[in-house]
Amino acid sequence: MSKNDVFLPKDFPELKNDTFLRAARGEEPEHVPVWCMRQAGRYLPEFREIRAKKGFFDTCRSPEDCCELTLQPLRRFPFDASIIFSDILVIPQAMGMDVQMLTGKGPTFTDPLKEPEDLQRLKANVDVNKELDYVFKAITLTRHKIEGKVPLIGFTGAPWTLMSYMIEGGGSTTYSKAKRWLYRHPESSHMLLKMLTDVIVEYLLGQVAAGAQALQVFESHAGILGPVEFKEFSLPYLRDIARRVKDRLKEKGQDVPMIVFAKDAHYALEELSESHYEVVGLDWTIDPRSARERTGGKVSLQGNMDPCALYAPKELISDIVKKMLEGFGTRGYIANLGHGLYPDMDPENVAAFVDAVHQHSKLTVKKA
Ligand SMILES: Cc1c2[nH]c(c1CCC(=O)O)Cc1[nH]c(c(CCC(=O)O)c1C)Cc1[nH]c(c(CCC(=O)O)c1C)Cc1[nH]c(c(C)c1CCC(=O)O)C2
Repeated sequence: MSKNDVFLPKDFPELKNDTFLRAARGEEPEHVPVWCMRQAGRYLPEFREIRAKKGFFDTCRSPEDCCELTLQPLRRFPFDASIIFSDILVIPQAMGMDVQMLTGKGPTFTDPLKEPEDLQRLKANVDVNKELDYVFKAITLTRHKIEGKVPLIGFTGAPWTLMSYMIEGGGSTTYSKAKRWLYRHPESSHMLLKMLTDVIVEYLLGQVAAGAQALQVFESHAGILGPVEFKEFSLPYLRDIARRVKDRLKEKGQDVPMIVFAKDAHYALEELSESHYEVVGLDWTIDPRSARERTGGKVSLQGNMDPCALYAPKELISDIVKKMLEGFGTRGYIANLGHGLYPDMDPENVAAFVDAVHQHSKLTVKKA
């Protein structure tokens, strides 16, 4: 392959391990597939080494760095899927907002949205192919370099989660500035959520065109909404995204599984299982058996070990995984954590988690 061909989304190596894709479609592969949210992250010394060289968003804008960071965890662990290294906040940036990643503080917006008039500051028509071209390049390059080992997942933040960052200006415990908009400016809130949805749909389609083989939508801030607000300000947009992406892919004869991860939205599990996603991702506050009952075989499930269980000794991790697998069963199930890995986690315990999923599930599938 010549130097420039690595950015052409064609002639990708053949996929060797499709356990993740089969489980996403409701099948029972020979073992339960497993990956971890934030599997590329600061818990790996080789990640910290690359990240020390430039700022966080400069790293996101380098396809070569994103590719390397995506591949790093696959060299250490037999994960069954990879997720492209990037960030959800590249969308507000593409819409014209300035966001920095400050050490010790996390994402910080220079000039957050304060009042509805501020919506005029956002770009009306975002040229996604131009503004987010660097993400598409990273995906294409990674699809080539991953050599068909495992599928590559693309992702986006969901409209409400992005809106909450754009108004709050960064992380918060209450997100009261963003929630104030929902109660005080419902029309402008819907206008912003709609603008975000339009960009997200194009962004996800661009990721598939670039080579993404599955898509995850992160509604990380679902838990700060209650059931009523979730139904008004989150769910309709999550549905719209899945519907529009699927319709447009269908026109081209394509179909990629989509995962919705609405953190702490246990109150909406039934609705989420009927929102056109093949997979519903779960945080650790939901019991596996009750999740199966409430979603009634309509979707595959992904999750949901408490990330902090990785602080346990390896034997205990294995017991916890065994119980989790008994709860979810081995059909239509993708093992993961209930949220991302933390920087102080021991890579050896991540290995123990992955091994436990493979070992326990191989025995169950064989028996059945
Ligand atoms: C809310 C959110 C963000 N980003 C993301 C979410 C949704 C998932 C979730 O709920 O955690 C999504 C995300 N961010 C990152 C990925 C890469 C893929 C992967 O999961 O390996 C993904 C999928 C890289 C990253 N994004 C970030 C890191 C760590 C910071 C670094 O590398 O310097 C990584 C690996 C930074 C980030 N970016 C964001 C936060 C809150 C932080 C943490 C800030 C901090 O801890 O200081 C916004």
